[in-house]
Amino acid sequence: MLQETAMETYLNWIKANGGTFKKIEFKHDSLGVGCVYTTQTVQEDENFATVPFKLCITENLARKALPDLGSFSGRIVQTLYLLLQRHSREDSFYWPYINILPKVIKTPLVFDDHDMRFIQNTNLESTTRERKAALFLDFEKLLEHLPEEIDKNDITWEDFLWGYSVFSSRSFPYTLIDPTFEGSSEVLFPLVDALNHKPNTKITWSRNGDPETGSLSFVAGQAINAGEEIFNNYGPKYNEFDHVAVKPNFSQDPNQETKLNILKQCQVSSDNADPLVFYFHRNNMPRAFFKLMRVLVMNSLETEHYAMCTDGNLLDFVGYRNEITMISMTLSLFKSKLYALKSVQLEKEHIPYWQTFALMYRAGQEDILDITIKKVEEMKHSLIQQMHQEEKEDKIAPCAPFLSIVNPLYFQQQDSSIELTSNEFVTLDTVVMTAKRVLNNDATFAAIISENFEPEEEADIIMMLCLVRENSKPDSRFRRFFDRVTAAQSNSVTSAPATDAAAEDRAELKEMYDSMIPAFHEAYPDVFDLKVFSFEAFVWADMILNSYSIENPLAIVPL
Ligand SMILES: C[S@@+](CC[C@H](N)C(=O)[O-])C[C@H]1O[C@@H](n2cnc3c(N)ncnc32)[C@H](O)[C@@H]1O
Repeated sequence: MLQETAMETYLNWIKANGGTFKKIEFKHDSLGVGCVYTTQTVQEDENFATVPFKLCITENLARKALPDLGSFSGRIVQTLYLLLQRHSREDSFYWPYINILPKVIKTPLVFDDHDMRFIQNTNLESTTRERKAALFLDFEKLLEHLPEEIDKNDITWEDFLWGYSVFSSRSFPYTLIDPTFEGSSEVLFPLVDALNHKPNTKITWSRNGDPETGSLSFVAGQAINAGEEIFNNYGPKYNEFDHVAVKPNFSQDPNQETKLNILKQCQVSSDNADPLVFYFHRNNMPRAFFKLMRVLVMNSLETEHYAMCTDGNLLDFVGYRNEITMISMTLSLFKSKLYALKSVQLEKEHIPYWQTFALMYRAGQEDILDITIKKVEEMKHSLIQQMHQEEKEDKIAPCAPFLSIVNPLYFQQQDSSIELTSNEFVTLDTVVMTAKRVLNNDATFAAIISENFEPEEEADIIMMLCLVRENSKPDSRFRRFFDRVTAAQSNSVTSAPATDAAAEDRAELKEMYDSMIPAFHEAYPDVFDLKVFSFEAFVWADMILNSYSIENPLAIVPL
């Protein structure tokens, strides 16, 4: 008699235990992925397989067999249970099933260095490394808690990763067996786990009986022609890689504590396990992410005003300066991710299937990043257009600083009242005050500046001088801006006590002033009138630079 193949033994085992299946066969596709095909047409509503629950490897079963492992997660206990059953070979009830499981499961956890290049610079790379390191600690701890009859050498790290990957790649939620079960628990479900996933597949999983003696049936939701692959639908969760994960970094921010506090008070959270990790999908940019970024890019004036804020709606828009900076920062975050992804050179042909899948994953990530970058660029475009329109209409918030928390009604109205109809191309330069823009209209001053300063290295000081000069012109186009911030400053100067740091800054400014202005006054007495270029004017320009500027290009946002 011919010896039974492992597959035959497995199918007989299912039948012997009350399982039924018809019109299906098990194959491997060209990539080596196990698949199930129909041998005859399966009709809509036809039950083509029933599998009894008693074939399942549940957490409960594993915990009962390994009662000393209470401190380990279900997945870890089940992994060890699976490995012990495998170790028992034919003596284990589950051996026919275990024997047909893929011998190698190419999850990223078992990728070698070359494979890892295929996920280099992706979220999957970092989560894989982190998960693997954490798993190794679990593994070492587990070795200390093995049942007495098991030798440590019987369970290798490679075995452990295999067992763990069996669960991560093919387990189902325990609620398939008991829908009343609360909490999360997994189950290995022979045969049920043979079907591959295809989104939108119409298939019904129908449960019969109780969790001990019942079974699960597959009912086709649509006719499947003979010879076609039969798919399952694992549900939307299976698309867990269909997003780019982003975690903005606050750790370098000197104001980190205040900012994290604002986020907490305003209840800004991604609603994920880590509240600072956000998922971007093709068609979804999380609103909370932008709120968080607005806090992240706040300057000290903005944090000061928002320090006590508890209304998350006020983070939908902080102010124009903040919004420009937020958008630039978001763009560079996503662009650098995209650049990092694209910079890895990988071969595309004659590669094993798991590398092909990794390339598909990369392509999906690039696609999501491309789409997101485009959307953020659109946000930038309409923001600039809105600023342009406001400037044209000479509109400016009633109260400096021009933050929505100080002018809530004004900024609320802006959103709905402005209609962006203009198709003209408006650049950022036209809606902010750059030194270049000031100097283009002031040849005398421009000549002095270019004679004495390096535009790149001394951009800050040039900007301060331009501010003072521009403020001396009664008909400056920034008149309303200057007047409102000056009024706000004189109010706050009288009320706010100077801190040590503020006193130090002032001393530094004074030193800079003394080293420069008297000499300029001497050289260009008509331009550097000391009544205009007073030390107080210098302090004022410094305040504007600190509170209303953006970087790259350095500019003042006068709205
Ligand atoms: C429940 S098992 C499905 C059966 C499995 N292909 C086998 O060989 O035994 C789930 C695993 O199969 C693979 N898989 C599922 N759906 C797939 C698909 N549409 N294309 C390629 N692989 C798929 C993935 O590796 C997934 O983790």
